[in-house]
Amino acid sequence: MNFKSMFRAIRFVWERAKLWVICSIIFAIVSGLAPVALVWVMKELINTVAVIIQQESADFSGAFILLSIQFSIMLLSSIMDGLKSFMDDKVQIVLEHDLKALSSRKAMAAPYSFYDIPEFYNHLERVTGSPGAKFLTPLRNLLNIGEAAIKIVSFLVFLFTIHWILVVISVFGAIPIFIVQAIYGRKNFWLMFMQTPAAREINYIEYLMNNKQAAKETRLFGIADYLLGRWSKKYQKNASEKLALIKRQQYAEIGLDSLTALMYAGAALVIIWLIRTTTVKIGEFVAIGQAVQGTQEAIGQISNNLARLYEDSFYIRDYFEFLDFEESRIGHQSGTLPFPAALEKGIRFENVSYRYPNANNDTLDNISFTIKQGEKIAIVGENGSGKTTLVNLLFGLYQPTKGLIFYDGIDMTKISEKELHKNTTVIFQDFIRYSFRASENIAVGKELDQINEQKMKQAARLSGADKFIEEFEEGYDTQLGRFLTQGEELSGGQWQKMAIARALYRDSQVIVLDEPTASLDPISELEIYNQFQQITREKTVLYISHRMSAARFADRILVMENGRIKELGTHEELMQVKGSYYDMYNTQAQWYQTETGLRGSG
Ligand SMILES: Nc1ncnc2c1ncn2[C@@H]1O[C@H](COP(=O)(O)OP(=O)(O)OP(=O)(O)O)[C@@H](O)[C@H]1O
Repeated sequence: MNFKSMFRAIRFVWERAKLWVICSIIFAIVSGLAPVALVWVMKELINTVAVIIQQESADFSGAFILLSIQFSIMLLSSIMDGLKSFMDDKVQIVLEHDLKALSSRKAMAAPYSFYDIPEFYNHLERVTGSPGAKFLTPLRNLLNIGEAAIKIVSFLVFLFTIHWILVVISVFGAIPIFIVQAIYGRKNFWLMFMQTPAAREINYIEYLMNNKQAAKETRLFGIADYLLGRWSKKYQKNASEKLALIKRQQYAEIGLDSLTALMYAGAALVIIWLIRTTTVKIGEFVAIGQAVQGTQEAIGQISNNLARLYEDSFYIRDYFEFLDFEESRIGHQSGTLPFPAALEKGIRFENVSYRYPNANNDTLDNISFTIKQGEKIAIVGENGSGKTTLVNLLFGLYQPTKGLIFYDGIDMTKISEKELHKNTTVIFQDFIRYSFRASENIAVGKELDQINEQKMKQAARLSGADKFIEEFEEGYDTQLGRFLTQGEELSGGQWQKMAIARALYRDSQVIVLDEPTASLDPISELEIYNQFQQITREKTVLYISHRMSAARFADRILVMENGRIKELGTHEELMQVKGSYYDMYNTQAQWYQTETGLRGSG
């Protein structure tokens, strides 16, 4: 059992729902005492009625009082059940909100590199879903155990007043049930744990089968059957493992039920013997049977709840483990210094290497170079040469495994993460298409009333997004994308312009464009680069591109090969060197010429 996590969970709930905790404890005590009270009332009632029948007495007042007490207890129990269920629902909503907020905050704040650790990802998968219910269940289990304990003690006291042997029968009959349920609780949890990677794959395939972006490829590549088949295989494997466990558990429980039946028979024999040897009345006779059964049920309730508590409390441990996921495992941007108000010297990489978690080789190998303030650097190189990894290091998304990066001579790790992200901007290849309004897409992260409209429109103008936004009836208030509502869908290039406007709105000192023009037509691409030169005159810009024509716009070109810097210099310098850049440039130039030639001859 995870006592530490359970205590933490109780504290967590106590901080948010004190009234629920207090009322639940009171309800548990009252519900625990109610059954014995009912048994006692029933015993008295039967004896009273027996007297009325035997003596043909007309005094019903005793019976009436007892019936009223019975009615009151039953009414109270029913009211309490209703209240309990309402309060549980309410506290579950509160917990759901706070737990989701905490885990989402954690997921968003965790170093980006954590997403390369499957363990982290699996954990994230396990704690999402409906945490409120999963968190509340173990606490409910605890309360049920408390309630059952009160029932047992009160029944045992009641039985003990009649004969101690009844106590022994009641207690020993339930021990095997307790053990079996605890074993299966543990097995159920481990099965769920082992199945998490497969469950992730199932979810992922479900996502592919139902997602708009994937819908094109599933149709055109004809992979619907393949996806469905793969999903079904995994699904059935998980389901059959689960069913096999349930089957074994059911067999064990059938065996236990037989044992319980034997115990009942034993108790019945004792009762008969007691009737013969003592002066037990008919009321006691019925009450003993009820009390023995009630005790057995309450012990079953404890073992059941303990087993479930064991199973469910792992969720709580998992949840807190996720919250505590060691931030220092791979390194975290934990500095506190401000970013230089205006970069002067620029950015320096000093012997920087980077290796992905669980990888065997360094993706970046001993990189050293300087980017001057205001310089425009194009990073070129083959697929997989390490360009994106390099810029991810620049933003602190990854921490170098060796070496240091300096902004104006300040070790980057000493700069606060918030400051770093405020002063650096990137437009990724796979930027997000927010299903928000056009204005919010540009000023993302700002509430509507916080948006600087003039700045936002200027960013749209500079990126060229203004042309199509202003054509929409609702202009900058237009909802984009079709994910949430019937918004306006944009073309790939138009979305790209939105992403560029977003980067310009942020007004950072350092801007990185990770192939942002890949879906733009050549004219738009040219426009963007020309404009970028002008609007980013004061800024330090790095852009990753596979198009050498775009690289020409840069002050210097950095050629990456196998995680190393192969060449670094101006277009003219590199053309003179006649190395990799020269080859790449000429190959692409030939391509264009051939194309022009073909068009000319055609
Ligand atoms: N999350 C990751 N985990 C492990 N290895 C990775 C990860 N991301 C990238 N790599 C590896 O690092 C190498 C460099 O990848 P990177 O994305 O930096 O290359 P790139 O030059 O930007 O490529 P491209 O031109 O295709 O975008 C590749 O060999 C890739 O397999």
